Amino acid sequence: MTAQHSVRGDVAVLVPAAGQGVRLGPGGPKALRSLRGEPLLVHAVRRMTAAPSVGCVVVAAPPESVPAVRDLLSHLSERVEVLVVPGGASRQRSVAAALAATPDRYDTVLVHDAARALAPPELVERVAGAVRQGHAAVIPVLPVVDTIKHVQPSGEVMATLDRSALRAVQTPQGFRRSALVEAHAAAVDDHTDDAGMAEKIGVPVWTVPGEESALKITRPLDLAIAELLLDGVS
Ligand SMILES: Nc1ccn([C@@H]2O[C@H](COP(=O)(O)OP(=O)(O)OP(=O)(O)O)[C@@H](O)[C@H]2O)c(=O)n1
Ligand SMILES: C[C@](O)(CO)[C@H](O)COP(=O)(O)O
Repeated sequence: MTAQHSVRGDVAVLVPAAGQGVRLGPGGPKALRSLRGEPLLVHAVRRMTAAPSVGCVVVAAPPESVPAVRDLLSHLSERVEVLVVPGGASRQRSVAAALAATPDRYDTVLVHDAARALAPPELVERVAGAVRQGHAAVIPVLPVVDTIKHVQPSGEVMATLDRSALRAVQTPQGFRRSALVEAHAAAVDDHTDDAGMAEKIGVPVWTVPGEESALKITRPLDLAIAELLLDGVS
């Protein structure tokens, strides 16, 4: 290992990975489902540890799988510290558990869904870079490609939204640690989006360009698309 490779980064990445993956269908917790022969979680954490800024990854795993997940991830990186904690009953609780276990020395904290298994290390660097430049909360976003309508429960269309002002949000999302801690402390409902929680307490949220490859593997078609991406078809 060269001297450069032994330098530990100053960014911690929290990886909520304790969800069941109901929308993906039967087959066990989603983060442990196979994508071309390796669990989604291994793909995700490998890409996080490949980002030079990252010094620590804290995974919130399904509680019954914590020892197995520690084994799975133990050989991924010599440079990056990988910790595994039991996740909670919701994504928010899983992120909170990982945040509580994050060593104090990390002032920049990213949150990244295990379900976005193919998010590239370059995206980690882009988000972390914007936090370093002074933004307290940073999200990667993509333009919306569909026409978006506001629809009533009855099925009636209320309005057509101005697509040019809309963005689809991805992870990793980056935070000054104090902003993320305060956002979680203030949250009363269960949220699935950490930047949304930060917004609620008045933290300005900045955007950087996202990546198509950081798609969230939610339904069976997403898994098939991720396999094609891994095969180099894009
Ligand atoms: N109790 C939970 C629920 C979700 N997650 C994680 O949050 C991320 C985003 O959630 P999503 O992709 O919606 O996963 P699931 O909640 O597992 O999906 P579903 O709603 O289909 O069950 C995933 O990496 C998931 O493992 C978590 O750590 N703890
Ligand atoms: C954080 C997130 O991935 C941004 O798109 C998303 O909000 C997670 O939401 P989900 O309800 O867990 O799919």
